[in-house]
Amino acid sequence: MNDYIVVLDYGSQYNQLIVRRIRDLGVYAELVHPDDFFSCDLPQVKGVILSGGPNSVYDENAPKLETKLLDLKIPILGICYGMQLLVHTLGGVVESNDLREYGNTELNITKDNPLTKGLAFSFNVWMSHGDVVKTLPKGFISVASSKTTDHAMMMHETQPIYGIQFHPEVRNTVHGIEILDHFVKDICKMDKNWSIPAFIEQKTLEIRELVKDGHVICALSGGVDSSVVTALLAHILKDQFTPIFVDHGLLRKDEALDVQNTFKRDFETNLITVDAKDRFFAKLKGISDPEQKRKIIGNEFIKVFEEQIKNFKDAKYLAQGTLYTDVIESGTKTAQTIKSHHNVGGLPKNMKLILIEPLNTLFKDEVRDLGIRLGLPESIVNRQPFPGPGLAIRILGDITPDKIRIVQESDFILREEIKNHGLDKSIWQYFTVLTPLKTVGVMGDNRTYDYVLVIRAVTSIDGMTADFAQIPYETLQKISNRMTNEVKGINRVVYDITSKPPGTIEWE
Ligand SMILES: Nc1ncnc2c1ncn2[C@@H]1O[C@H](COP(=O)(O)OP(=O)(O)OP(=O)(O)O)[C@@H](O)[C@H]1O
Ligand SMILES: O=c1[nH]c(=O)c2[nH+]cn([C@@H]3O[C@H](COP(=O)(O)O)[C@@H](O)[C@H]3O)c2[nH]1
Ligand SMILES: NC(=O)CC[C@H](N)C(=O)O
Ligand SMILES: [Mg+2]
Repeated sequence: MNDYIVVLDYGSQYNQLIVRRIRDLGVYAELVHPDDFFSCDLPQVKGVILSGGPNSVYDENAPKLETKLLDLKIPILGICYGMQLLVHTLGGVVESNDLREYGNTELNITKDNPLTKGLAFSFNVWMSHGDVVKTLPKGFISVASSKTTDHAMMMHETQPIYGIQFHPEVRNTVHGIEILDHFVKDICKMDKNWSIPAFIEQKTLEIRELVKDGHVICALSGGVDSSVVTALLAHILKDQFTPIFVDHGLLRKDEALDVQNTFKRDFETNLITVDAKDRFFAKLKGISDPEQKRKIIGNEFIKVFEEQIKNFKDAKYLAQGTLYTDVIESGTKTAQTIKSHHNVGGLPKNMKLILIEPLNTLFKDEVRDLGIRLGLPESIVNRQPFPGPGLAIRILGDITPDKIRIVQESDFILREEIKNHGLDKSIWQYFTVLTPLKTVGVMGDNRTYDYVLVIRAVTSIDGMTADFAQIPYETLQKISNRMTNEVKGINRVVYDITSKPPGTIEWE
């Protein structure tokens, strides 16, 4: 492993962003739970960032900082809670403030320091705190102030330890990126060598060493992530791997055929397609709880792969296109489970297969970049994401063949119209959701009593946050008109205008 920055995760909602910004600076960074710090590859850790977090340092159960970490003499940057934690641990005083400071504030630099070197003496920063540092620990000096605190930035007089009360990772902090850049480049003295080509080189070594003469099966859905894994394995393992596509019957219209055509005909892989429609349907029959659906699907996928792998000599590895976001949203020690992604939180406990997940530290846009460099066409790399559990999580409540038909047909119309109106490049993901609600309507002078269908369309970069797409009314009108006319079983179409957060992109 190359040198990297560890971001200790104290639970702030901006943690992903810290990692993201540092990687964008050309330096590899990873989010690590504070309890796991000493399992890191320590000689390679060139800097530690203590993140923000919801706790107050003086609360009884507030997460702590191990002083052993300070003995390592690795440069440290505490952000918000991270700064308060440094102060509290080293003998200073943190107190709750009557005034919560949330939003833009002017920062005034009171003393030259390496973090703001060459920057303005006063600029706007983003604050989000209720506690403030009252007294600095011995050996520290204050280098910036704001309207609510004299200690908006601090540094140690002789050691590379820094604390900042504001959030440099948030775009509203005017010189945030430069401050992080100064930390990694000038204070941690790191080379900017994290890049997609370096990633390919590193994964090639790791996977070669792991697999040796063995054989790998690769779960290929035809989506962006697993197509990129397939291209990566083709690059590294040549014919020592076999892609397997599972048709679980919950795919979009014509999807199974498209995937087979692309990967068998255009890319000439030895793709195997498993028809598993009946067994998935039988397992999901009568199930309406979203988490239960996800777990059943995760389990059934693995069963299919365990059966398939028996057909290969020396095969024990299953490669999947798991992303960093799948891992985070499925719940980590600090992050709450939002939903169990079928390929992470939905996996069975006693799995025999050994997973290879080369993309599990990457974000979607990084994966897209990787795909292009591996020679995949834009048409695959820029596809909209499609969740592994497929239409199962777009049919609220229990799943029936008729409901699958409604979602497939309406999704097909939506895709066709979004493309016809030239919106397919600007909208990140778009699909339909079938609700279990029925409403009264009138069609050709007759009363109808049919389902309500939802259109969901969002813009996003990495799926972590999203806004509803501002589709023109005329386009929505055309789509709604076609759906109510062409899809039997629905008589009302609504448009979801919720962003993420507070909603998620999918409805289950
Ligand atoms: N129908 C399927 N057959 C085989 N493997 C699948 C199938 N659906 C999902 N998977 C596996 O689960 C992983 C996670 O699914 P996910 O939808 O997040 O990724 P993807 O389909 O590769 O990309 P995208 O997010 O663009 O849809 C996939 O990368 C793939 O390894
Ligand atoms: O492979 C997957 N397995 C899953 O279990 C799963 N759940 C959600 N998604 C996709 O992830 C992105 C973020 O989704 P949410 O905002 O709905 O959580 C969106 O792009 C979703 O389509 C999944 N993908
Ligand atoms: N964003 C943060 O890290 C907040 C830290 C602490 N809970 C405070 O309110 O001051
Ligand atoms: Mg997918």
